[in-house]
Amino acid sequence: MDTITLQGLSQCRGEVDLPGSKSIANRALLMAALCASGTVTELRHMLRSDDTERMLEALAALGVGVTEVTPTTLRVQGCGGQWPAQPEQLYLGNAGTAMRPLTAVLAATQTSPVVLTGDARMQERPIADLVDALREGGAQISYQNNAGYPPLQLSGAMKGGTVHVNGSASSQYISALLMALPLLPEPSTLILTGTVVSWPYIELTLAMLRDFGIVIEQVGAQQFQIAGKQEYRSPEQYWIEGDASAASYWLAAGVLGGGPLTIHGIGKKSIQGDIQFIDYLRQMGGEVALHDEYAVVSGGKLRAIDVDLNAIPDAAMTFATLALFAEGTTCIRNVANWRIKETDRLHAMATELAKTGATVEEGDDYLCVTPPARLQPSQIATYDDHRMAMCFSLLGFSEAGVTIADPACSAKTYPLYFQEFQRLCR
Ligand SMILES: O=C(O)C1=C[C@@H](OP(=O)(O)O)[C@@H](O)[C@H](O)C1
Ligand SMILES: C=C(OP(=O)(O)O)C(=O)O
Repeated sequence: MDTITLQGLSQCRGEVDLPGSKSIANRALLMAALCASGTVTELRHMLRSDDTERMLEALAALGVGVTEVTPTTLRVQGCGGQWPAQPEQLYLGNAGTAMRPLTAVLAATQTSPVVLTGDARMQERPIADLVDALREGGAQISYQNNAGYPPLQLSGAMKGGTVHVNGSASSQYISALLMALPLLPEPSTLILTGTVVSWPYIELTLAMLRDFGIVIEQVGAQQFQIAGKQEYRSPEQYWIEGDASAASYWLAAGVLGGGPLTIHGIGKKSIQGDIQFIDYLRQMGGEVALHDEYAVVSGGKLRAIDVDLNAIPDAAMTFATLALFAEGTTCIRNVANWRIKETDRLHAMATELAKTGATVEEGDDYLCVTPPARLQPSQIATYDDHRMAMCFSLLGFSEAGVTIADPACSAKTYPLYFQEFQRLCR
């Protein structure tokens, strides 16, 4: 397995173009495919990474026509939920944004049996809350191995009605249902139970559904009213914003390396919740100017923060390694669902941060990090988790330095990350 060693960096400046947002890209691909037959949607600034390739492969297996104009401009032919091909199995790797939405959308549209599966880690990531909701709406779903986890077989379409979904483990179950229920023959009422996590991703789904002509009525905080037989309407062209979670690494590196670093692709009107990373970074002492279509980071002296980051679980990880450069104890709270992502991120973070000499407290749903007087050289394991690899690149700004295992795992969402890091940070 390859490693990368980074040490003694003191500057990070220049210009970086963010890749397209993973969350927007995979939603846009699926929504474009659901548009009426005969429509073509041109998706621009498409992310090309492991997660989007898994979605593209699934759509290809379902017979959806996708033409590559350039690697980042794709034309997707709509099929209105009448899939031209009937695959027996779809392999979705470890892409939550492919597995959860496709489970719901295929449960709403597919009539012949299909198995949805993923890699070893995906088979450990729970999906029962979504399956229970789909079954309540009439879907026929069976678990192929372990109850509550992929692989699962879908063998009969849903109808509609009242559907309850527990949103306390993942917002992706709710987003998936919001994308699927409008396709049903009957209207539905979606009722959210539990304390819903990662709420901005639900807002992102609602914003994109509006862009694709779907009408959803929110009734109070935890209920949606959804008419059936809706048609996704092609916006013809759709621009995918830069990835705000990926921006967090550049924002952090720009603070540690003094900037100025201009980050293109995110801006004041971003529809991604992770844009809030900037507010917390400023609270920590980072100097960031956010413009309409880019951000400029120009350094700062860091102090610890103690914050609830439930709304931004992905960018939140970046604060765990940034904490090593801040004065005081940084606590990241209300992130229990870190444990069911690419790896158990609370445990993985705590284990790897401790290698630097930091004092780390791993709670059930929080992490507190106090930097040591002097950071120690560390060999960091990454657990096939793109964010573990990218977060620990920040340790390159220490004298002690870091060796990161398997940096190529960043390809889940950002294949060029380490190449760009070495171009910009010295
Ligand atoms: O809907 C989405 O695009 C996502 C929602 C979040 O997951 P959870 O809702 O499981 O926290 C996030 O961590 C993931 O990377 C992408
Ligand atoms: C949690 C993540 O991915 P997924 O979409 O697979 O849940 C992530 O990208 O940090």
